[in-house]
Formats: sequence, C-alpha cells, structure tokens
Amino acid sequence: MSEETTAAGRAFQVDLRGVVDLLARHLYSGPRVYVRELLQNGVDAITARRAHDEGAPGSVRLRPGDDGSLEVTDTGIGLTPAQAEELLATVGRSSKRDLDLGLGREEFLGQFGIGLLSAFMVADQIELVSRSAVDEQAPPVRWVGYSDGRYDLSVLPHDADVAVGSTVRLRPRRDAEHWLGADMVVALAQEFGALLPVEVSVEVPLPDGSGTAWRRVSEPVLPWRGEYADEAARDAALTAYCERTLGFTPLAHLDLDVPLAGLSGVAFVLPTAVPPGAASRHRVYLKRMLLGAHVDDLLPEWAFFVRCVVDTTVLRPTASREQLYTDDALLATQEVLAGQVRAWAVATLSSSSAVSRKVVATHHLALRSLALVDDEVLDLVAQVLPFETTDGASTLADVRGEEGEVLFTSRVEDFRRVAPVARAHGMTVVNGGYVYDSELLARLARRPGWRARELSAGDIAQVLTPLEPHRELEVLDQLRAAQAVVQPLDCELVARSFEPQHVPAVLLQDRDGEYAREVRQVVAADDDLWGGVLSGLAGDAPAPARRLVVNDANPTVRRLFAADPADPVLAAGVRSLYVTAVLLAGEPLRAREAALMNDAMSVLLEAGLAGEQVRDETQEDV
Ligand SMILES: Nc1ncnc2c1ncn2[C@@H]1O[C@H](COP(=O)(O)OP(=O)(O)OP(=O)(O)O)[C@@H](O)[C@H]1O
Repeated sequence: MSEETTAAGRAFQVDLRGVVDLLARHLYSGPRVYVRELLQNGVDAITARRAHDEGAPGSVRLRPGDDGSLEVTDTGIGLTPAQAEELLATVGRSSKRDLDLGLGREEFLGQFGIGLLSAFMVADQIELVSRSAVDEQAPPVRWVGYSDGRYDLSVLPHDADVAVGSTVRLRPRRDAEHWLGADMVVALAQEFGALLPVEVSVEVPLPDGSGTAWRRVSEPVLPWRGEYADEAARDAALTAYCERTLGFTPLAHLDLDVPLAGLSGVAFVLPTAVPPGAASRHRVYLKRMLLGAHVDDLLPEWAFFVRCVVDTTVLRPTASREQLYTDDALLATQEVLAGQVRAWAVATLSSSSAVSRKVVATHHLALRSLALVDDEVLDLVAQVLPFETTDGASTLADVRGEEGEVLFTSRVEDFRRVAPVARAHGMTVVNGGYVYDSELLARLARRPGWRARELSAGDIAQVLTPLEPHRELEVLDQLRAAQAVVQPLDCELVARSFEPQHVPAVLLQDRDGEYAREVRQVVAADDDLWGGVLSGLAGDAPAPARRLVVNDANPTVRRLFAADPADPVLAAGVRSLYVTAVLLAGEPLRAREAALMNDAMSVLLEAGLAGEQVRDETQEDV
C-alpha cells in the first residue's frame, strides 16, 4: 500500500457550492432568509459587546447600494484578525456555542455556524470588515469570501477608517439582484426584525428624490408588553398590531404566558369562519427574531379559531430556524398554551357578552364539526355552545344538570312536532336536527358521565293520557270515522288528552315502528273490551309510520267529536286537523294535502254559511 492511500489525519475538503445549494434548496425555505441571518449576526454581536459594556450602542443598519450591493453595519463586538481567521474560514465554527453543552448559548440567536453562508444564496462575494470592541490593540480586519470556496483575509492599518463593530457587504449574484433591492430589503428587515430589541433601520430613497433617510423597522417594546394608559388603549393597540401584522381585525384577543418557556404573546380570535382543518399559522418569534409566520405546532387543531403571535426565549429552533424543534419543552409549552386558550374559551363563551355572541356566531359550526372527531372539543362544545331546546337556548351541560340525561330529536321536524307537548309537560328536549348536532349528541352519549339518547315515541306517549273508558265509548263512532279519513294518508289516528290544551293535534313520526310495538303491548295488557277498541285502532297490519294524536282536551276537537259521525263536517274537521299538524311540524304540504285542505275548507265554509242562513232565517222568523 502506498503512503498516500494510508495517510491518516487529513482534513475533509468541503465543496462550498454544494453546501450552499444544500442550504438554499433543502434547509432554508428560500433566499429571503439571508436578511434574517445577517440581522441575527448583528444582534448577537451587540449582545456580546454589551456583556462587556452595558451602555454600548445597539444598531443594525442596512444600506442597499446604487450598484445593487447591500451593506449591513452593526455596532457589535467586532472581530480581531485572529478571530476572523478562526471563525469565518471554517464552515460550522461558531463563537456562540456552549462548549460544555454543545448547544447554542442562551443569550445568542445563532448557534450552528452556517448563517453567514446563507448570503451566498443571493451573493457571489461576501465581505466583512470589522474592528474589535474588546481588544483595542487589534487592528481592523477585512475578510472576503467567494462562492467558489476561496477566501482572502487582510489586516488593515490600525488607523484605517473602520468603526468598532462589523460591516458585511454583499455583491449580488447575477440572477439574484432583486433580493438586494431597497423595497425588498425593507420588507424582509421588517418581516424578520420588527420586534428586535435593537434599532434596525434601512436606508431608503426619499419620495421626492432629494436624497435618502433611515427608516426604523424595529419596535423597542413587544406590543403586548407595552405600557398603555388603560385597558381600552391596550386593546386598541393590540387590535391595530393584529391588523398590521396578521391582516385581520380580531373579534377578541387573549394574553398568553408560559414563564417556563420564556414565552409571552397574544392569541387573536379570527373574525371569519375557517374550516377546522386549516393550518393554524402562528407567528413565532425566538428571542424577538421572527422564526416563522406559519408555525403550526404551537396549539392543537381544536384551537383553529385563533392566530397567535408569541415570543420565546427558551424553545429551540430547527437548523432552518423556521420551525420549533420538538422536545419536551415544546410539548409542555403546547399543553400550557392549549390550557390557556381553553380556559379563555370556556370563560368567554359561557358568558353572555357581546364578544361571546360574536365568537359563537362565527365559529360554532367549525367547533361542532371538530367535536365529531375530538373529545376535547366535544367537552368544550357541550359546556359552552347553545342548543335549541324546548326550554329555550341552553347548553348541553345545563340540560344534563337539570334532567340527568339529554333527550334529543335528530330532525328539526320531529322537534317542532313534539316541542309544544314536551314543553307543556316540563320535558326538556334538544333539537339535534341542525347540521352536525345529532352525530355530536350520539358521540356525547358515549362519553363517560353523559347520558344522551334520541327521543322515542314512547317518551311522548307517556305524557299523552288515554281517554277515560266512558269517553272512549262516547266517541267510538266518531273516532272510527276520523280514522277512516286519515288512513289513506298512511297515518293512524288516536285520541288522547294532553297539555297544552290549545294544541288540537300532534303528528308523531315513528320511524322505528316503536309506536306499533307500544300499541301491541297495550293491547296485550288490556282487558277484552278496551283491548278490542285499541286493537281496532292499531290494526293487525303493520302500523303506519305516522300517527295523528288528536287532543280531546282541546275545545275544537271536543266540538268535532260531538258531530254526527256521518256529517261531512267531521271528516272536513279531521282533514284540517291533519293538515294543521303537518304544518306545525314544519313539513311542506304535498299537493295531495293542499287539495285536502281546500276540500276541508269548502265543506267547513259551506257548513258555516248554511248555519248563518239557518240563523238568519230563524232571526227573520222571530
Ligand atoms: N457581524 C458579526 N460581528 C461579529 N462576529 C460575527 C459577525 N458575523 C459573524 N460573526 C462570527 O462568525 C461566526 C459564524 O457566523 P455564522 O453566521 O456563520 O454562524 P452563527 O451565527 O455562529 O450560527 P448560525 O448558523 O446559527 O447563524 C459567528 O459565530 C461569529 O463569531
């Protein structure tokens, strides 16, 4: 074996173009992040300088040049020639790492030692001129890196016109000039650096063309930490901040605070309905530098109705610095944040405030749909969302509190049908006929601690009192005649006495055939005479699906049952009772039922007019 092939301890060669390509295409989401990396180096350098000199100036200034270049100047700690040689010439070398822990030091944004390379996504040459703030004896240094992997380093004369700190100068790549243009630089500096605690400014041309000015893009204080005259002023400032930054006027906002993660911020409630699956897109700042505007693993999916802006000092970034690194700290933080949003939602939505009404009106459908797949949302929905009940609008938790179990109908028509009767008998029935609600109630029935079931014909039958035997006999013929009227309509007619008296009849739907079973049970249990009467009503054939229960306590019905069974007025009266009950149930009238109504009306009118005539004639006689 030759010596060459066995030689040990040789250094790897790095193909810089390959590394830059890797960064640009696979690590960072695009070239725009180069501004973030430069800002970050400036801020870190200021932090390092202030560790020695608390009162040191703190500014990062970006100056787009007429020749398409960009200069970024910071008042940070600077570099000595030796440091520049050590730190800038080696990919992955960083002054910000804790050598014992192998992690980035808490006070710095950078840690990986690759940030400066990102500038090669837009530049083919990076120049850094620097003077150390710490070592006053050290001369200034000029380092120039080229995208082909070479670099030059020169020590400048001690008295050269170089201020303490560093200036990075980028010469644009041929196809990347637009990334260094003034408008783009302002937009990117604002995007990434708006909350940085140092002064970040961009030199922009004045509109009248008379020169240039520095435009500050960073806010000295986090908007939610600022001091305001009162709560209203704070609300207004946060609303304006949300409009500016997230592009919508929030319905409400809530403060977020997780001291263990060094996290604070605000969750803004969206003003328009969004599908629950939509990504959450929270804006996350890490040590006040934008990590990402579309970070979605901050809150669980059920919190889709808020967008957050948060700043954290403890959570860690992934190497791309665009997402949060999933570790125990992030998981614990997510839990605390979810708890805060939930507590707010429960407190706000269970109040009757204007905010609560607006939030419910905007997001209730999405909450309901999410409740079908997420038990946490289901619990929230059961606790705070209003449902239509026979007792007015009420939460499911309240219904359970009052009744012990939740009875519901799964169709709006069913609810309308039974509501007056249930109400009169003090039964609370939930209308589960609206979109998602019956599935939601069925799912709730399987949750521990909940009893919920669909209202059956039997529940209503319980409150409909059968007629006294003598009364049943009294109206037997009329009942038979009435039964014959509705039979062709696939409907059965029975007489009961029930509250409220003003309801002449209700139409019960018995899709599961429960009624038929119930009648048969009653027939089997009754003595011969009454069993015979009832079985006449139930019939041997399978019972029709619908049942018109006429109310013998209602004065109109009683008058009708006083008529001769053969009198056409009886048949007409029964028809109109039937049609009224169909209408009360909220069902549309079919052509046949409309015709029935017309027939009934003309018979009743004729009878009425004939009665008038008789009366008139009698009066004339008198
Ligand atoms: N403006 C600056 N002033 C002083 N030192 C700088 C400056 N820019 C870069 N450096 C030095 O160069 C090193 C490498 O910088 P680079 O941006 O590549 O990585 P980093 O900031 O350490 O980490 P990251 O990859 O996470 O950004 C830094 O650790 C720092 O010591």
